[in-house]
Amino acid sequence: MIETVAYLGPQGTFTHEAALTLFPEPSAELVPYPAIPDVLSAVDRGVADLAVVPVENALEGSVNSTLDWLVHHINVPIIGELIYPIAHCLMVHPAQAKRSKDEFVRILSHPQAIAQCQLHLRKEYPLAEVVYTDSTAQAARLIRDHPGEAWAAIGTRRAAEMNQLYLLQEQIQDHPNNYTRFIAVGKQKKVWPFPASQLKTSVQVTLPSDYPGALYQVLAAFSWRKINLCHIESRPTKTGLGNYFFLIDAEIAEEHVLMQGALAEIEALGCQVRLLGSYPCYQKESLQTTYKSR
Ligand SMILES: O=C(O)C(=O)C[C@]1(C(=O)O)C=C[C@@H](O)C=C1
Repeated sequence: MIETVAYLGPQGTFTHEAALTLFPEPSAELVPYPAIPDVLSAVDRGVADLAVVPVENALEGSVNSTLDWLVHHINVPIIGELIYPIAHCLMVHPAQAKRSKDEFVRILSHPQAIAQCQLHLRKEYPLAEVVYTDSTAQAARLIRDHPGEAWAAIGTRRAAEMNQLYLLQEQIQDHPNNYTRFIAVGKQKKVWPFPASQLKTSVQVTLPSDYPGALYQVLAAFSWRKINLCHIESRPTKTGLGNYFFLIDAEIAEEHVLMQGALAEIEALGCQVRLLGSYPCYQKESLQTTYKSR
């Protein structure tokens, strides 16, 4: 059966590349959506079987719209994770390729991509106006559609090729170790044909309001069981100023007896615990040894 996979499009985004890696065509049908809430809602409404969205970048941190939509608006578990290398390219229309750097008046891209290249932009294009787009591939399309403008876009090499743009520069991200963590969500668990680098469980924990030291006790429940936490973050409950819940990622499967014990102990403290998913994690590099790069 062909699975329908929603992703942040259009074609040529980093999310498209991540989705192709996790769900290769033709066994999956990849469907682009213009914004993260649309992607996640598609799977929640049953219009798509699965969805792929960015959740964290090594340079810029969490993607808040993913976290908030996942927690507040849908009820679909995380079923997999992919850590994908992010190499940003600067691309222009071929008609503009002979211009010198200081002639480019606009740099277009997704805010995350602009933020990941901000040192480069300040140094090389200090006078250019930055224009935010819904995705990096959207920026590439705008360049394609405006051949007469001295504009440049930041995005994937794939987007440059798809739109027949000229690559001015590659690897313009401010730090070489630029990775984004993508998650796949879906109502059915998925068995991938490649080995996972680890298993993770993500939980949302809301502390009782009148319990001094509650967070310390929550962390202790993991700590004395030697459960490694790889991510912890607070996000607003949206019920009032100062009201937060915690998102915790643990390097263990949900079914593991130690995790079951930790979750029961946290609930016994009076915390609300919601399981967001227990899933395998993959790295793009280690998948390349199993599958040919696409
Ligand atoms: O615009 C894209 O190409 C995306 O896939 C979005 C996105 C993000 O939101 O983090 C994905 C990976 C990179 O970190 C930059 C942008």
